[in-house]
Amino acid sequence: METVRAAESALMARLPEGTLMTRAAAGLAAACATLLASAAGRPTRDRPTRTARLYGARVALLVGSGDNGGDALYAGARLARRGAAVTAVLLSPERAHPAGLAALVRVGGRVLTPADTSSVSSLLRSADLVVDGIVGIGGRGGLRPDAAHLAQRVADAGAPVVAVDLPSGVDPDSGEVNGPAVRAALTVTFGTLKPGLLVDPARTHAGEVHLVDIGLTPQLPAVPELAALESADVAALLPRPSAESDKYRRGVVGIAAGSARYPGAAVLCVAGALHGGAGAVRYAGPAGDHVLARYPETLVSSGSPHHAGRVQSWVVGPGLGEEPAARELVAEVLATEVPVLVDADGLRGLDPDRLRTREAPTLLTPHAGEAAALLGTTRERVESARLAAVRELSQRYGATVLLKGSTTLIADPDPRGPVRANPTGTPWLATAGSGDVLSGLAGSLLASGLPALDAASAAAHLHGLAGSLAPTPPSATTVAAALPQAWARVTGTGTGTGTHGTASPSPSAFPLP
Ligand SMILES: NC(=O)C1=CN([C@@H]2O[C@H](COP(=O)(O)OP(=O)(O)OC[C@H]3O[C@@H](n4cnc5c(N)ncnc54)[C@H](O)[C@@H]3O)[C@@H](O)[C@H]2O)[C@@H](O)CC1
Ligand SMILES: Nc1ncnc2c1ncn2[C@@H]1O[C@H](COP(=O)(O)OP(=O)(O)O)[C@@H](O)[C@H]1O
Ligand SMILES: [K+]
Repeated sequence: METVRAAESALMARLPEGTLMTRAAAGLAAACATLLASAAGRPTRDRPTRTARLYGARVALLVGSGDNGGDALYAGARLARRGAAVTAVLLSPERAHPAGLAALVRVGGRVLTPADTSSVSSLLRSADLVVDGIVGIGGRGGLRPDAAHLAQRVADAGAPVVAVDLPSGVDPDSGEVNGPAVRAALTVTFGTLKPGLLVDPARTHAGEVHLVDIGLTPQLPAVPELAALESADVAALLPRPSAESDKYRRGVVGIAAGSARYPGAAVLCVAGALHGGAGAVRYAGPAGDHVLARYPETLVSSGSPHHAGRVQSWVVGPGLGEEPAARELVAEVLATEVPVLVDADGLRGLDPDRLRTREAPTLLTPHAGEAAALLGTTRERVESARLAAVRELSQRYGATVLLKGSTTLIADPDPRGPVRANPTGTPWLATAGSGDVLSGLAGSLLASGLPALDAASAAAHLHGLAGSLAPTPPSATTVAAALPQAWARVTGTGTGTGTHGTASPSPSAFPLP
């Protein structure tokens, strides 16, 4: 968050005092008003009918001792001026933002402290909206006990929460959550999206995220720490055959996957590859009959990858099983001079020094368990610190790494570039074999010439969309079958796509600090 603070300071120095907070509070109040109007209030015992407007709505503000609480107080004053009944709960009454508090009190806002136990309880029970201004980017470590207790009381009461800048208790830089944290329906954040808002577990706490422009963008660094490609960016990356194309020029992807025990992994990996834009898919391995039965367009051979014919990329790993032959196969593929994607069983026992000597790109696609094994740590540690884990893996192995899971992150070994967070997807993708589809797809994009970072980002984007477009509940097979629809969505050639028409010539990263 140092970059945000520096940008804020630079901007504040040029503006009249309080300008940024006024802008932030105005955006926050507007978002609260919209939410109140759409949620139509909560029915309660003493008020059984729903109120569909701001006037008369009951709003509780949770106010910490920093500027995050100041935003909440000023926004509360704006809501009170428009007829809401606003009550602030001050965690440290003597340190609450003085001008914000004065503004609220001036328009009739009420004030409580957590010590007013029964009043706070009935406030939270009857509130139509709770505004969480406990702590923002100034938060360090897990919530302090008094704040944690208040967050728990809010959760118990069940009112919808709007978080100011960040849900209190989540780490703004990493998305880590240590101990209790507020769970919001909506997070209104200022100036720039904080990395924590895009990375689980914090992302789940944030709910929907609304970005308010406070004029910070020109002050932010050109290269953000975290970036997300939008559909238009992905559309610009996807290969399109030209009049002069033939299947070889479009790129051939080789798949070394599957085994007698797991032939399905080969079929699914090929399914992903066939929908990735390469001109042809070669399969090398023992599951050729299964592959051909499902996809007769595949070029199948049963020998080793060396004898499969020329390819522009290899995918190795899905369904190889644990036998030592798997390691030999990975070594053979890594010895080629084309980009290589290593997934699943291929990731076991990878040698970082071997990968570092490769000149062509290597892309690793572990889930959290595989990443933990590669890093010598636990799955829990990886899941609680995804950003750190994906950076560490790409550095240590000198490879591009796509870390799968509830948030998919992609890191390049160059530490100066941003990590990319994939914005698409659904927990329904946690279904056996869907990772095999993803690796085939990404391998296909590598074969068509995309750099590893872009191939991985575009594949994750399409795969996530396909997971949402496939009939519920999706299986790996139906995710693969929905990939053409995902392409259509992204490129704007499908029906009812709305927002994806204009492809920019180069990926414009969504800047994050
Ligand atoms: N600096 C600026 O230009 C702007 C800042 N804004 C707001 O100001 C916030 C940052 O304000 P501050 O720097 O005052 O910091 P915060 O208000 O985010 O947090 C600092 C306060 O929280 C307490 N605190 C820290 N860690 C805690 C923990 N673990 N548990 C409980 N309490 C904890 C500290 O004692 C301190 O009083 C932003 O998140 C945003 O909401 C906005 O008004 C926009 C403009
Ligand atoms: N909770 C989740 N939310 C969204 N996507 C998920 C979640 N869990 C897993 N996924 C996605 O599902 C796919 C599962 O891949 P993987 O773990 O390799 O499974 P398999 O080995 O069975 O193919 C990945 O793309 C991953 O990102
Ligand atoms: K907050």
